[in-house]
Amino acid sequence: MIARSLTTRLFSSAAGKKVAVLGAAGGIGQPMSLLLKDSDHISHLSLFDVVNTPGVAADVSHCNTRATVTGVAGMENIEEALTGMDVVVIPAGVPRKPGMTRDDLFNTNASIVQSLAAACAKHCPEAMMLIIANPVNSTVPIVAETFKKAGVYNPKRLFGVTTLDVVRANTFVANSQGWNPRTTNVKVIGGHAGTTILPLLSQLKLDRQWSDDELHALIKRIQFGGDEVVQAKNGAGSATLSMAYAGARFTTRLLDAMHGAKDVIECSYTQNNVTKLPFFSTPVTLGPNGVEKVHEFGALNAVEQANFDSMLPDLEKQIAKGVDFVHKN
Ligand SMILES: NC(=O)c1ccc[n+]([C@@H]2O[C@H](COP(=O)([O-])OP(=O)(O)OC[C@H]3O[C@@H](n4cnc5c(N)ncnc54)[C@H](O)[C@@H]3O)[C@@H](O)[C@H]2O)c1
Ligand SMILES: O=C(O)C[C@H](O)C(=O)O
Repeated sequence: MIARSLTTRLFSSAAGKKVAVLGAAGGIGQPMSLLLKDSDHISHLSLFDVVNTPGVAADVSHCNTRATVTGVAGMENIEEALTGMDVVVIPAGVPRKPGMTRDDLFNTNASIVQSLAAACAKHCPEAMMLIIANPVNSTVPIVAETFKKAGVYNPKRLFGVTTLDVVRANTFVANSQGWNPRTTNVKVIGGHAGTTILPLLSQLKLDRQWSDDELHALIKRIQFGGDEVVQAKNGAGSATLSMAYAGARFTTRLLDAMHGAKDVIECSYTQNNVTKLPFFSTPVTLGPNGVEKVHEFGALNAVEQANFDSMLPDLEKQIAKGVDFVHKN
């Protein structure tokens, strides 16, 4: 009894955050919303989609955790879903089918992300914006330009969620080395598409050296892990469950930092100066106001340097494509 009343008091004294998920009825949105409902840092979980959110919200709301859950459907009602939000996570958009690149999603997802970003710029301009919708290399610049157009852009509050690349790298490396995947931490830099995904395996202290063949296979598997899932799902979409895990991990790490946790460092695709490109994924320290510090990614070996050099022009084009889209629309 004493324990319970103490818990109740501690609980109500810490101000929770309001988190919106846009695309909450989708393959990623549903399981990620479930995982976020388990966070004690969230007082209000606002689920938004163009369809089906009342049902998802009713279902998730029965979990006996802190967050109040609301479900809003339809762009005409988005103000209700966004007003007062501290964090907005966006997995809205179409996923790949076998044979497609992430860039093939641009024509559909660019306008979805632009319209959602415009609504956020209007109704919750100070919110942390976490972008999952593909192609991330271009959708993050779309959000930046849309916020700039509205005069409310703060680069410290915009994140491309590349955590799934880190999650995959941790799993594949740990399995190969016989390590605990939970405590393995591989740095993955660059962007989130094919060869723009650059795992820095040379920075790991290995228990067992990889042969050149093993190393190349491992790098390739991390870069093309998304294709592995797309092919296995055989037309039924792309990664949803591992992405929900990765999206919830990044969101809860950010919420920890917003609640005062120190030294919270995650790789994320943010605006920074670590390369000549405006956006690049590199480790960042998270804090109450978003990006607190951008870290240099450290030394590359010869193979990584060659991969880095050859992917920069692709990433540059994908960033420019997002920027141009907003300038023309
Ligand atoms: N960043 C990453 O690592 C990563 C990983 C996996 C998937 N993705 C991307 O995430 C996106 C979603 O994937 P999914 O598997 O959940 O797709 P999905 O089709 O299952 O779900 C997408 C949801 O978005 C909703 N939606 C569409 N337009 C909307 C709008 N204007 N406002 C709100 N919601 C809207 C749909 O109704 C649907 O419920 C895809 O673009 C996919 O490529 C990114
Ligand atoms: O591969 C995809 O299209 C989805 C996602 O970006 C992933 O990495 O799994």
